[in-house]
Amino acid sequence: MLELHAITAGYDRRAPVVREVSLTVEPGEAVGLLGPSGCGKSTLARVAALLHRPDSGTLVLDGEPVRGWRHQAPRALRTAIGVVFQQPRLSSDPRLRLADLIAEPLRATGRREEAAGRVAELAAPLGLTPDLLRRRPHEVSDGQLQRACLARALALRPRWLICDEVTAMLDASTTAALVEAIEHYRSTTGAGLLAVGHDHTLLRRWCDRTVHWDALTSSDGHTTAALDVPASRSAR
Ligand SMILES: Nc1ncnc2c1ncn2[C@@H]1O[C@H](COP(=O)(O)OP(=O)(O)OP(=O)(O)O)[C@@H](O)[C@H]1O
Repeated sequence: MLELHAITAGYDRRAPVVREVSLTVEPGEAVGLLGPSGCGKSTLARVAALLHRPDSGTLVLDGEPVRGWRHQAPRALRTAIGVVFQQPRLSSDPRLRLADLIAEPLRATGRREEAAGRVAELAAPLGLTPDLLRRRPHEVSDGQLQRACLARALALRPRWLICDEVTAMLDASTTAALVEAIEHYRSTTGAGLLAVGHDHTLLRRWCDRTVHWDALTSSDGHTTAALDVPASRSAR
């Protein structure tokens, strides 16, 4: 289970943007996190992805409380989480060909020999042809680059996937391809998903459950308790 307990986080300790927010994702579950722009969804997602240390609160991953973020996070925990962001160009090394970009996590963890096979396995269902895999980021479209970023996030077969607005700015067919690839991965591996976004229709259709940021925050603007809003697939 991925458990965020009473997380307070932000960029200035005197004015945190996330206040005592709690949220859980079960193994195999897809949870959609909805909320207005600037409310703190990405910040919370980055805490869950071990990329942003919270000011207070606890993240528990598969029963293990997390004690270090970013480079201080143990490798076993870092590799358990795959992350995809909204803007693929900000999260890709412009010098790398797409094949090398996808293989980055394997190289970084000393599994270079698995790279060719794993890249081929990930690329084909995402429509990344050998020609595209030889190109660098500036030679492909945003949608093609985002597909490569998703493949990179799946390279180490993470148990948890954090998707932060991954389909914003993409057309309908690329959105459908990305969602289908994530759902295929989730259904075949039992991985859990936290998907952050604005698109109520997409997240309600995609996820087992959606959580509204507003429901996490009391009327005085301070977060007091978590409230998950179940939305069974059959009800939609
Ligand atoms: N690196 C940063 N330094 C300072 N403030 C930041 C930083 N990143 C985000 N913020 C601020 O923190 C607040 C929450 O930002 P965050 O990106 O978490 O919101 P969000 O809900 O994901 O927004 P959006 O839906 O527009 O992506 C915003 O007011 C934002 O301006």
